[in-house]
Formats: sequence, C-alpha cells, structure tokens
Amino acid sequence: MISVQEAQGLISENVYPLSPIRLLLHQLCGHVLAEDVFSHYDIPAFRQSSMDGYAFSFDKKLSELILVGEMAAGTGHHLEIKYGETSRIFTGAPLPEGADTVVMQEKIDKSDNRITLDDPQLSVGKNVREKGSEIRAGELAMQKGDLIGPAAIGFLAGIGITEAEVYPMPKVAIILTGNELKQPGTPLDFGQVYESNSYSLSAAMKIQGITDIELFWVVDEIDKLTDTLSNALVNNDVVLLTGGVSVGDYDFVIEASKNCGIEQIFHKVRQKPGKPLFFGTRENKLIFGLPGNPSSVLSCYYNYVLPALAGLACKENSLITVKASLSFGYQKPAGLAHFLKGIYENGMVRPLNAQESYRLSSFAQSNCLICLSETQQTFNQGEGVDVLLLPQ
Ligand SMILES: Nc1nc2c(c(=O)[nH]1)N[C@H]1C(S)=C(S)[C@@H](COP(=O)(O)OP(=O)(O)OC[C@H]3O[C@@H](n4cnc5c(N)ncnc54)[C@H](O)[C@@H]3O)O[C@H]1N2
Ligand code: MOO
Repeated sequence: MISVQEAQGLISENVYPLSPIRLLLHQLCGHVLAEDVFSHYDIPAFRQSSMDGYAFSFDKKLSELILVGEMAAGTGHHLEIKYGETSRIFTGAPLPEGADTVVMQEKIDKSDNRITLDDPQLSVGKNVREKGSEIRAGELAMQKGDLIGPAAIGFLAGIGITEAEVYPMPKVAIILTGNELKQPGTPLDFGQVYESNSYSLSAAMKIQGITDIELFWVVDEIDKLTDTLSNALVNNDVVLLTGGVSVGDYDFVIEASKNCGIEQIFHKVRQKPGKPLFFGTRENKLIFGLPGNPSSVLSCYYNYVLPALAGLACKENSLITVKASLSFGYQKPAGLAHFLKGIYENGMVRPLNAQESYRLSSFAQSNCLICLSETQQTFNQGEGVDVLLLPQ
C-alpha cells in the first residue's frame, strides 16, 4: 500500500496533455489554448463614438457649432465636417471625417441647427474610441496556455476570431460492475441496490465541462469484464471502473486489467474511504479502478481522477485546498489518511455524521473533504487541517 501523496504523484507522472484539436468559437469555453492567437484586424476598426451626442473638431475657443449631418451606429455613410461644424452622433457610430471629439447630448443647448457647448471638462479626443485601441492587427490577443472563459470567448468574437486550436476534454468511459445493481425507477428485488455511481461521476464530470461519457454495465464475470474493458479503451482516453477492485471472489478488475495489457501503476492506498483504489495505464490512456462504495467513488474522484482529467486537458487542478480550524476535536486510528465529509464556513470546518463509505447522505450536504494525515490520531478543537473545497 502507498500513501495518498505517493498515489497522487504517480498519477501526475503518467498524465500527458491530449493532442490539440481545432474547435469553433462556440465550442471553446472551458478549454486551454494550444496556440497563440493574433488579431487579424484593428479593433475598433474605425474611430468610434462612446456616447450619444455631437461630433466635432475640438478647439477650446469654440462655443457654438453648426449641425450639418448625422452618423448612426452601423451606418456606411461617409460624412466630412469642417471646423465649426458638428454632426449628430450615436454610441458606436463612426466619427465623421474632420471630427476628433464628441460632446454628450446632455452637455449642449440646441436651437434649430445651432449647438451651444456647455461642458467645461471637454477636451480633445473625449468620448472617442480610437481605431485599434482595443487591439491592433497582428498583435497577440491570447497566449498558448490561457484558459478560455466566457469573457475570453466574447473578446475573441469581438476581434473576429472564429476558431482556435485547443486541448480537448478527455473522453471518459464508466464501467459499472456488480450483479446487484439496479437502475433507479423500478422496485428493488431482494439483494439488489440502486446504481448511483454513474450518476454522481457523470454529474461531477459535467461540471468540469466533460460531456463525452460512455457508460458500460457488466456482470461480475472475468471474460465479460475483459471484453468490456477492452471495448471501453478503444474510443476513450480514461476508463473509470466502479466496484470489483477489492479482494472478493467476484472482484475481477485487477485480472481484467492484466488481460487487457494495462500496466498496473498502483493498487491500494493508505486511505479511508477508497483503500482498494487501482490505477493503471495503457499507452497514454488512464484506467482507474474506483472502490465501488458510492462515497469511496466520489472521494477518489475528487482526490485522484479530477486532477488527472484536468491534466489531460492541460488545465490546472480546479480544486483548492485551504487550511481551516476544526470546530470540534476528532479521533481516528493511525495507519490510513481519512477524508471526512464536512462543512467549511468562515475558516472553520465541521465533520458531518454518516462518514461510512456506503452512505452518501453526508456527502450530499458537504461542501468539502477534510484531509486528515495517516499518522496522526488526535485532532484537537481549533487545530488547523487541510480542507479540499468541492465544486458546488
Ligand atoms: N476482506 C476485505 N473486504 C473488503 C476490503 C478489504 O480490504 N478486505 N475492502 C473494503 C473496502 S474499503 C471497499 S471500499 C470495498 C471495495 O470493494 P469493490 O471495489 O470490490 O466494490 P464492490 O464490492 O463491487 O462494491 C462495494 C459496495 O459498493 C456497492 N456498489 C458497487 N457499485 C455500485 C454502484 N454503481 N452504485 C451503487 N453502489 C454500488 C456495492 O453494492 C457494494 O455494497 O471492499 C471492501 N471489502
Ligand atoms: O475504504 Mo472503503 O472505501 O472503506 O469503503
């Protein structure tokens, strides 16, 4: 058995970013850029008004202007004005030739076609967005390695970019093992349990932007599991097996992995929940055998699978670990690290009841996992502990 830190280290040594792909603008959100992106255009592409008002050529001696035309947003009209003349103008519209300044309409008096300026603060260039002031043609807009969020998508759209090369999200297979499993929605027969791991795992991955998820069900038979695992490896970058990874007579994950040519990197971690966790690789594909108990599955997902999925997409691990003070003292035996479902609030953290790995009721209420080291047994009230904040 290895420690949590050793297991996390071994996984990260085996994670390589996936080969980049080109995606259209609307598909880019949540991806990391695999190339530098340059602007093809000066943006704004023309000198633009930032206010509704009147455009003219500024001179502080001028107090009255003659209205000679209009420029509305979207106009293709070319207008030229002379010194002492002005054009009505609206936000986003191009300035007429000869104008360099816009006065807001609230700061003038108008009588027929005469505009009297009433803005002591006005100076040359006021209320004008210069051509290329956001970005110039040929300038670097975003860098390789940048994460594309909603604002970045808007920025790229605003400078006319329609596609970019990014690291893809991994494709993930979930293999559910267990003869006892039953789909929710139908009554349970004796000995059956409702299948929940595919729901929690899929939901957790969807929050991370991973939507390419293939689901397999397999009974506890070595040949069937070998075939299913072999199929799952064809189109997926990651395979998550749940259950069948412990020492029971019907636990076939380790054997099926061998049959499929998977190299075992580790099996069993000094932790609770999730002690029988398995991790292996085949070429650059990652295979996780998650101990079947629903709480073990999710705890292992956050501690091991999520950082690996992020690494494949060339992203930083999005989960944050903070220090927090325990609300009350806690005892545990030495030998295993514990991950407790808890509530973190204002720098304090409180372990919940119902920590057993077959139960999800406390996980369902928790917003963090409290990470207690394997060697320490007594944790005092107020003591600082590591807390992994969970995505909500
Ligand atoms: N003699 C020993 N027995 C066990 C050990 C051990 O060290 N020695 N380890 C225990 C620990 S810790 C865990 S965790 C489990 C892990 O066992 P498996 O990974 O082989 O999982 P299963 O036995 O198949 O299932 C465990 C449990 O979870 C339920 N389950 C499985 N899949 C689902 C699903 N998709 N949805 C909901 N529930 C699921 C299953 O019915 C079992 O109750 O082994 C201990 N045993
Ligand atoms: O560690 Mo297992 O995951 O207790 O239930």
